[in-house]
Amino acid sequence: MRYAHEVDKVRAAERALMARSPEGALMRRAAAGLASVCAGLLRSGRAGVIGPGEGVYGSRVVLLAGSGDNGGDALYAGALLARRGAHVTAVLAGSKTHEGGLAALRSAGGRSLDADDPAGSVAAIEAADLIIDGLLGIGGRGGLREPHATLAGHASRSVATIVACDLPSGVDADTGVVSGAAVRADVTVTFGTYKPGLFVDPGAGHAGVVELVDIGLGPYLGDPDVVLPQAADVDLWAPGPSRESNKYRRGVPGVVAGSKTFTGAAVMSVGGAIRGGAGMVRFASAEHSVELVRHRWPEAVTSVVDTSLSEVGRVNAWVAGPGLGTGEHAEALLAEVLGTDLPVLVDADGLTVVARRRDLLWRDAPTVLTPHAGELARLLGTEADQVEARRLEHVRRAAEELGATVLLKGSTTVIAEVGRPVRVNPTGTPRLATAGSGDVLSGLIGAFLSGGASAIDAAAAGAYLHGLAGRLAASGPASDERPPDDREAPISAYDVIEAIPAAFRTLTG
Ligand SMILES: NC(=O)C1=CN([C@@H]2O[C@H](COP(=O)(O)OP(=O)(O)OC[C@H]3O[C@@H](n4cnc5c(N)ncnc54)[C@H](O)[C@@H]3O)[C@@H](O)[C@H]2O)[C@@H](O)CC1
Ligand SMILES: Nc1ncnc2c1ncn2[C@@H]1O[C@H](COP(=O)(O)OP(=O)(O)O)[C@@H](O)[C@H]1O
Ligand SMILES: [K+]
Repeated sequence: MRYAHEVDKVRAAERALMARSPEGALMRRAAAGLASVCAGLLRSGRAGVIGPGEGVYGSRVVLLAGSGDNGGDALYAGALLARRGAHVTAVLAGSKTHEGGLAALRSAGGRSLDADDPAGSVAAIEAADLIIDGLLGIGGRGGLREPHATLAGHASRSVATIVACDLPSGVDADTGVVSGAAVRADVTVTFGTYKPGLFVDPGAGHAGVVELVDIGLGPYLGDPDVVLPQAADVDLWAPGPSRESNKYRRGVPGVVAGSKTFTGAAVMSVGGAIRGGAGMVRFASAEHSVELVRHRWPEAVTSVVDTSLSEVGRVNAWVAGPGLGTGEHAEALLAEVLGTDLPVLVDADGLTVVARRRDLLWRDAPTVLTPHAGELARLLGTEADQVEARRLEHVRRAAEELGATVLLKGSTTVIAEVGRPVRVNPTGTPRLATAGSGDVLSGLIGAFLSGGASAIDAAAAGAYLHGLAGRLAASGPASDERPPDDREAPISAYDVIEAIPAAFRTLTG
């Protein structure tokens, strides 16, 4: 698990640690970590036009230095690189400059120029091999002002490797919200703890590869606000069968999906549940959907139902909603499953129904809702673009107002439950944005719920494996470490189902 803390907690921890540390020690640790990552990039040849082996000596490094301590970190790191032979130029932005940092840079042989000298700044940025973005860190508020916004634009257009100090300037540390211009980094070197905005889009998309530098804040940080599960966590939440397992003990999810009109969603959801490791999947729907599911998944035990599920047989969790329709028939089936004391996942059409019948969610047993931004907007009475721009805020609000575990799908999948840190899914690829792939996710999570996982563990494990299966299907990198790249090919929802077993195998290496 990777832990992220909001700015207030970082500041409190910093105060506690500073009271016990020599003056300037934290900034020196941060700067040393930042310089070490930059030196590694220059050595490995990944930075700008420098070839492999050319290293720090003779490289051209530009520091974009704002007026606060983030600028101070960049200046001290620049001084360390200058001492190793880099040509370092600081572009000074903002009302003042960190004096100690600037003095250190100058005494190491670095030079500085004012951001008010646009020609000089542009020339330095264009010639750089590596740019350190020290404009703003956790003290940034709102969209970048000038000259920061213009400098961020120049940096983003340059061929240099961009390393963000603590977080990319223009990204809100607590939320990942970006209002206007922001630096797009190749690597972000963050200090003390991860910041939530580095995990969640649009901020995560600006951060590149994130490296954590330990500056000793750990004992003072308290509980995380946001966490990023890793393979080992998912392996615990989605355990395999034991010697004593039989098909009933492994879990029997009931899938209530599909209708006379919509049939594909049911096939995808049942497929997700089967490949997710359910001992047996029961499926209930209208006749045509049942025929299609039986044809594709003869493993499923099916029942043709109208408005009652009394003939379906025993299950230990329900998945309800994909392709179900939104009329009275669907409402009756949803009311029946939500009236049980079993865990229930509600997706797709089911979410449209509960948006008008919120009372159906007043229950004691666990409920998982899996909306995309449009569905969540409808549940909360807002607009989808608002949800997409501020994902953490909206998923937390939904969990609170609806009394459910809420998994918000999309460019970063986030999962909230009252009283717990939000879980952010590290896997996935935009290739998953294809009809039916969300239905696969519903079945996968249903399999874990029926196997006894808690609502939030089932949701987080499902999102992780679904995202990994998407990457594998698209032939992208099969890990949670590397972002998807342009070697990926288009995939269908069915390909995602097929790749689920391979995704499971990656959990144990
Ligand atoms: N908190 C910690 O534990 C540590 C913090 N350190 C560094 O200190 C940073 C925080 O420093 P500060 O608190 O000085 O804050 P920042 O350096 O992040 O920014 C504050 C300055 O930016 C200006 N500013 C804010 N929003 C702006 C906007 N939208 N456009 C233009 N200017 C804007 C403010 O007027 C202020 O002058 C961290 O991000 C990190 O880099 C490290 O040195 C080590 C330890
Ligand atoms: N930009 C994106 N990046 C990564 N994953 C995405 C993106 N857009 C959508 N997804 C994923 O694709 C799936 C689509 O689900 P959904 O919107 O419910 O589609 P459907 O209802 O057709 O199945 C979800 O798992 C979602 O998280
Ligand atoms: K920064």
